[in-house]
Amino acid sequence: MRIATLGPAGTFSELAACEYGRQLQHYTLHFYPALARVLKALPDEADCAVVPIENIVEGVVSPVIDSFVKRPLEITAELTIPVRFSLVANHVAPEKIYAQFVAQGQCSECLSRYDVPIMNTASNSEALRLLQQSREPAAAVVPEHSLREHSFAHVESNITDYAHNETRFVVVRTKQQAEPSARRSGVAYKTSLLIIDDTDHPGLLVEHLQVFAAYRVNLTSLVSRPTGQKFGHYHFYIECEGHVADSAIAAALTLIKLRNKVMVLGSYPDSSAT
Ligand SMILES: O=C(O)C(=O)C[C@]1(C(=O)O)C=C[C@@H](O)C=C1
Repeated sequence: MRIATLGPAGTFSELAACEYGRQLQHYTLHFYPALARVLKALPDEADCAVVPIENIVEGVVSPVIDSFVKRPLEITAELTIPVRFSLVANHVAPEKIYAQFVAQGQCSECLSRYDVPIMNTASNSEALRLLQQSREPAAAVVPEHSLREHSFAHVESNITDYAHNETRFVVVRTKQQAEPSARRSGVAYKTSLLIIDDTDHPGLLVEHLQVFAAYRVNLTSLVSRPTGQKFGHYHFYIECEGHVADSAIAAALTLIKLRNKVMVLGSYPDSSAT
């Protein structure tokens, strides 16, 4: 199995991809420099992709949700891993700090103390690589596990704002690559879907929410993403408890589809229930 994930090696995405890979008989990892590019590797360069979808503090990882809007993809599994960061530097007084865009928000207290420009990077490994190449006093926010392999002039350990910091990853395939998700008894499922808004009108969201409430479908996540077309126009990314084949979800979606386009991104075992 060829697994595409965010690289270079050393990212949390690599840890998540290896955790998923351990459940398979054989796998190889293929690294890409940006999250949107990881998903573009499907289907020709990879059989599945492992990408972060939500951090417990920072919320959803926008480039991933936006890729789902552009192209029908299938989420087949989810996994959650703990995320711990350190600040490492080549000098005690760095003049800039490299930090991945999602990592920056998870370490805001520490970063604000330094009061120097933050240079956003596509991955945590890229932040480390740029620090190693820097000739000026600089620092980088890096995964705690990087400290095992590298040494630095200055280290501040465990700089994450919240002790219980974790990120949820999803395993993604194209609709053609994914086998239909069979519902196994005794397994708690979650379903991810997108409501594509092309008929903005007063009460649009509340109408959809009332349908879910009427069928007693429990939503676990609801995020609006701008369509990029016009202010005030949004797509809705929703996660709910249950399998798309459950009668309540199927009935709710039939009603919602009368008003808006719905993209079902997949039903997969709920990792928080195991
Ligand atoms: O750069 C990495 O190490 C990643 O795997 C990406 C990523 C993310 O984008 O959410 C994964 C986990 C952390 O939340 C921070 C960064």
